Amino acid sequence: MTTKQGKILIVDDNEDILFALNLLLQPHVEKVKVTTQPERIAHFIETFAPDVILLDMNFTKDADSGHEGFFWLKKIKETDSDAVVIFVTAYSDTEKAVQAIKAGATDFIPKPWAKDKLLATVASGVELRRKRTEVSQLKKQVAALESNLSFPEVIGESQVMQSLFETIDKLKNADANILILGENGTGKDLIANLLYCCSPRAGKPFVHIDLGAIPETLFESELFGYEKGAFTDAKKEKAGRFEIASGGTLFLDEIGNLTPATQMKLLTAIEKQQIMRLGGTSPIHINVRLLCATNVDIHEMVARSYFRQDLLYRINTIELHIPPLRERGKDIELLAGHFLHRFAKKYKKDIRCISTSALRKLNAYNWPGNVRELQHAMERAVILASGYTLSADDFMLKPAPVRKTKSENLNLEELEQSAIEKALEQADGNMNQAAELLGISRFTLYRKIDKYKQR
Ligand SMILES: Nc1ncnc2c1ncn2[C@@H]1O[C@H](COP(=O)(O)OP(=O)(O)OP(=O)(O)O)[C@@H](O)[C@H]1O
Repeated sequence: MTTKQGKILIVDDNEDILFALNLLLQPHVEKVKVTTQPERIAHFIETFAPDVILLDMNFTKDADSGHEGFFWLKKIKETDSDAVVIFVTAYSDTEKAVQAIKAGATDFIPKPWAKDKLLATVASGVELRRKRTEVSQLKKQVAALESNLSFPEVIGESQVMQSLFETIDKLKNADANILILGENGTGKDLIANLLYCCSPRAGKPFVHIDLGAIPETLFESELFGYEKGAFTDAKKEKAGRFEIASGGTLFLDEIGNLTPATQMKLLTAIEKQQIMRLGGTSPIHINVRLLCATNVDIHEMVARSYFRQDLLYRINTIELHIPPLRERGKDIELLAGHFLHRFAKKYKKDIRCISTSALRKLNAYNWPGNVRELQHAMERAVILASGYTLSADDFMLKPAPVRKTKSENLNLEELEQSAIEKALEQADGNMNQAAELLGISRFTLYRKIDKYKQR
């Protein structure tokens, strides 16, 4: 150990051992405390907050079963689940020490010890403690953010939405992985939140990651984290989203945007239930419930070999299909009323209703951008309206997309390029909006623009 790091608590009934270990560790660590009484461990955890606890396996005279060690290990873990406990054990106890590791101990030091080996074991214990503390702090931050979120209000009285709610109700005690399918803006994100709020993991971390917004090169560092020095900019180690979500829920949005290589990495993590930080040497166990969402036809992607079937099986134990807004009948009016109320309040405008002709216009429209588009349309109308009632003229809805293509040009790439140009023009260069108009993610849009630029 180069710098003095870590607070060490040594618990052993043999005062000679305590003396020798204290003498050995003092020059290398921040602080050492010793005790012959395991009953005082809880007190030391509270007042001294040790990073590493060196624990003897037998305390009563002549005892050699190791049961006491296991007993105190369990007690320590009940008090502090992140505690790093290293057993100090006679050679003959090696077998038990291996069992102890299965029971949650971090490592063991055989007696008599080799000085360098002992120092190295304690140093990695201190390092492990630091990582566990970092991850649990991140978890607390995420949980604190989530606790501010109440149950999301998902509006819908149509038959299709009612049967969706019935299915969600049946899923409330299930821990199964769920795949949420639906067009852009149908409410997949909202439904994922609802599923989380009514799951047994509610209140535990809920980590959302938009896979469409992560370039392939950052996939591993974002999802699995990295160790200090893993790459040039890795000045400090960082936990990945899987680690932060462990114990809770990981929401992988835009799952259809994964490349074959990232699909493979994700599959391995899910199958093994463990990840390896970039530059790391030991795997980290993870326990997450997966919620995934996509607006692409994932089964079609599997049929065309763009998406791995084995990965799909891992994520779609249950599939939920969120219907497009145009299939929800009276929900259009219901949602319009809901957004009217919200935006009238937000912009402090005394607008009370929507005229019959405006409602007719809203009902006749096909809403390619679904609820998000309706929300924007309502916000715009509320801002621009002058009377108490929203009229048909307050809604500037996009004309339905022209599906017929000119017969003289059927070149797919050229059609795609021209669609991108049109979308960018309509969206005034706003990449998010253009991507939405095209029904693809912003990341895919960037990739396609790059492809055409290189020609
Ligand atoms: N049933 C609903 N009731 C109330 N608000 C809704 C409903 N569905 C969607 N919304 C609102 O519409 C907006 C878009 O919803 P959301 O982001 O969940 O859609 P999405 O399907 O995840 O979109 P994308 O495919 O672009 O990721 C959000 O502001 C959301 O709160």
